[in-house]
Amino acid sequence: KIYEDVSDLPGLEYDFVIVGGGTSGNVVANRLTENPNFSVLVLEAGVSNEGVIDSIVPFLVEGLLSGPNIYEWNYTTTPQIGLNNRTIPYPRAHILGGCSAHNGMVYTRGSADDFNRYAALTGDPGWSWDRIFPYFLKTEKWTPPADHHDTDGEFDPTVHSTDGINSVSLNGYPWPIFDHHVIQTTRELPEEFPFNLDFNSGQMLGVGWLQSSIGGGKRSTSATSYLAPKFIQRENLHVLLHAQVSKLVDPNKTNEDLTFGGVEFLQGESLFTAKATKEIILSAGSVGTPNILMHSGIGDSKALTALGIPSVLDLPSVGQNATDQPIVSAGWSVNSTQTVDSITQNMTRYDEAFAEWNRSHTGPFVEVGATHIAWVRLAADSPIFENSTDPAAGPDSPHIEISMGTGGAPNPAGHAMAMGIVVLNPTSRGSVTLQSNNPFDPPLIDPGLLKTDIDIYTAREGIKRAYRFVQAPVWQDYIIAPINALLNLSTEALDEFIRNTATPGSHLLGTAAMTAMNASWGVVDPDLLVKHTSGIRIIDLSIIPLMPSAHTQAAAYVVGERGADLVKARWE
Ligand SMILES: Cc1cc2nc3c(=O)[nH]c(=O)nc-3n(C[C@H](O)[C@H](O)[C@H](O)COP(=O)(O)OP(=O)(O)OC[C@H]3O[C@@H](n4cnc5c(N)ncnc54)[C@H](O)[C@@H]3O)c2cc1C
Repeated sequence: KIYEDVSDLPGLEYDFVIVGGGTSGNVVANRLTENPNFSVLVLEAGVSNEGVIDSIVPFLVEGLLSGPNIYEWNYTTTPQIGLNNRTIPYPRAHILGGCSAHNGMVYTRGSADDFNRYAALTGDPGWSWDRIFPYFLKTEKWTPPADHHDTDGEFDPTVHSTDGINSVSLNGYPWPIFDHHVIQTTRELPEEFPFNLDFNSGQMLGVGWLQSSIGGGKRSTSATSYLAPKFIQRENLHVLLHAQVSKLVDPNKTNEDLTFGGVEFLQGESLFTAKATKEIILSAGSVGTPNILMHSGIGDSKALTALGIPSVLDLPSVGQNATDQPIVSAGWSVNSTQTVDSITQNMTRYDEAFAEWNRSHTGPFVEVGATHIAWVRLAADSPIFENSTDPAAGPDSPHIEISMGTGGAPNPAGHAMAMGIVVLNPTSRGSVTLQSNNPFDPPLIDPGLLKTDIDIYTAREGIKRAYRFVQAPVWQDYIIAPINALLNLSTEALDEFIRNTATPGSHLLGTAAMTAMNASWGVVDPDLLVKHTSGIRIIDLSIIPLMPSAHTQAAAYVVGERGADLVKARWE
């Protein structure tokens, strides 16, 4: 059941208390309550997702991300050295479903190399691609696109599952000219941009059709799927909204291990404590989880003491190693009206499209306007490798993502197409730290973008590759001109463009990194237990130690699935 008021809860003691009803947290809540003997309380700071139209309608997602609003934590980054000291809004969802309820819905799993690298780094083969792959199938419910078009040749059914929980589909609204030109490019430039039937197979390189967490024309989130009515009616599952956790309380050091008596949270003006008889599970995300740990006295003891927070466990990696992917955009004005701007800049078409969505959950509002992704590698003989190590997880992993579509280009004068160029494996690192000892003050978020030579080099190369893509003959009569003529710029000027315009991908991870038990850094062990503690686990994206070459929600779902299995293995 979902509760808005703490006084309606049946009590404040449960087997498991999960902090954060976000992407991973709701997966854990669902899987643990499959066992009728386990009672679970989820504490979510944010609001209900019920009826939030900007979250439900894929095309309207920007409504949740522009400007301060109640569905957001409304964070801002620290000044970013690599972005010419700009500070940038840093979206984090404050709504049941977490970031799965306001993200871009792109569904990408990462490469087999990525997960095999996690297994090597942790010494736990359970994190390898082959062992995680069944979890991708367990979480995913492959769904026909909203327009029910023939999807033959657009994906590989053998790497998907129709039996899972969270809907994933191909685009449900066609952009025939643009779609044709992208696929034709893979024929005209097959060496550089080969067609990839399904980049979610573990082998990502090439150009493939976009897959999204959308089902029946509506966004699928961890709340709409894992907390769907048939699950939320379980008697042992309790979700409390408007409950912001401040810290873990009543620390107790017995022998080697540290335990906590409960979780303190604020609702309205009052503080309450929820107790977990088996485990406290932190699923508050890559910002929320380290924030709570540090306010509980777990972190760099010197930094905590300086803020007047009593240190209970010196774990300096908490909040460090923060990693995010920078994105730069390139746009071209085009000789076509089959573009997203033809809808957004024409109120009549916009209203018609919205009406169509309301009628039948079809039409342009069933997606966001991106259609394909190209995954490419830096050339093996790139000069940057003389001084920098290759950051990709392996030889089959991409360094650069180029996502493309007719949406997202800033071209008020006419019609346009756009590409989002992503540095997939950044080597720059940032942090999540505290500005005060008040748990309700926002933390300092430093995604640490574009601080290293190889990161800015990769962004530059990504732009060049995007321009190479549209040099395929098929684009000749379609493209009028680049919106910013980036290829004419000197290296210095191109760097300036990147530093002045790049934005964070909002894929932050690594702030409570999982490493081998005896590693010199890290926060959790490969079973996701906080090192040197007992009864506290972290199950969210913050545990992923290195960026996968992907958008990150699919990883958050499988972390939830495997994390839940690890908990069950301990207590069943
Ligand atoms: C704007 C944006 C666009 C994105 N686009 C994509 C995309 O297109 N594709 C993709 O794969 N990934 C995308 N991502 C990334 C992806 O959505 C996230 O990596 C993933 O959802 C993170 O899951 P999580 O469970 O770790 O955290 P979250 O989903 O953020 O869940 C954390 C939950 O904990 C709650 N919480 C935090 N602190 C507290 C507290 N103190 N007390 C109680 N509750 C608390 C939060 O309110 C939230 O509900 C995007 C992210 C953003 C922000």
